[in-house]
Amino acid sequence: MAEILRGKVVADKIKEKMVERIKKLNDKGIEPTLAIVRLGEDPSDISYEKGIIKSAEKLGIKTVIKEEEVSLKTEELVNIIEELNNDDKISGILVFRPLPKGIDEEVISKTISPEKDVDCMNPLNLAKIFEGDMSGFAPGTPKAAIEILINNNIDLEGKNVVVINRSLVVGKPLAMMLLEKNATVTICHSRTKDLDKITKDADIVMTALGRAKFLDEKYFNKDSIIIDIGVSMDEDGKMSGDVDFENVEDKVAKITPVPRGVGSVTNTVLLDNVVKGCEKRA
Ligand SMILES: Nc1nc(=O)c2c([nH]1)NC[C@@H]1CN(c3ccc(C(=O)N[C@@H](CCC(=O)O)C(=O)O)cc3)C=[N+]21
Repeated sequence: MAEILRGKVVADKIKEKMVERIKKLNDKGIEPTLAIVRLGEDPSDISYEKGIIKSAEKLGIKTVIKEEEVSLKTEELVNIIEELNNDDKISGILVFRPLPKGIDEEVISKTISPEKDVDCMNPLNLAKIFEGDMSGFAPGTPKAAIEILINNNIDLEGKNVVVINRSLVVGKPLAMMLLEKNATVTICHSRTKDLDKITKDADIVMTALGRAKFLDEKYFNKDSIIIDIGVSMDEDGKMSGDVDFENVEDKVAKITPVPRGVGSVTNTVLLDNVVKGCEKRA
């Protein structure tokens, strides 16, 4: 039977360390505040937003929600973000991605002030990750995946880690963060040949394919550690990861569930960035 790596334990540990830091800021008259910009009502945006608000309330971090129409123009969104950039009460800005088709995401990314860019959208912040400078803001999802490993004392030094995803939001920054921890990283994607052979030989597989239950026992071995970052809906409309959990559960060493795995740590990591940003500006 595999060890189940649950997100809540990890999120609670991170939250615990944040309490004292938030108190220190409050003592200086600073109230950490996250602005959330959402266009339309995408279910995965809403689900993330709910998690953020719940955790923020618990920690005493303020949230300001800017809810806009999907038909919003790039220039209008730029104006909203510039207002938040210039508002001293706002410590961090999160803009839900992907943005609607009509919006120029590159323009928006560059508009978010690097000092308030808590989800690491601005290319200036992303460049730091690629330079191996981890002192700034790291994007929420890859950071949450790494936190699960660290908090479960899973050492990355010299390990063979396979990342299945090559996006700028997950795969590429995740690979850089793993390299920084001296892992040997292989990045796989939709054109990869013989994926099962590559993953079967790995110590750790971190996957964000977005195909419900796609990876079964043939992709793993009895010592595999699986970090499932995928979120999609299975044929019954239930939230599911990339891995066929029931199929592999008793054939691998460790695995994160979906839900209640990586996704449940993401909002805490984001809020940790809000506090970090506040501390830097204070
Ligand atoms: N700039 C940006 N950054 C993001 O990180 C981002 C985004 N935009 N847009 C939307 C997606 C989606 N996303 C989720 C994160 C956690 C849960 C989450 O907390 N999931 C719970 C389950 C929640 C439920 O059951 O509905 C879990 O996995 O246990 C959900 C969704 C972050 N995203």
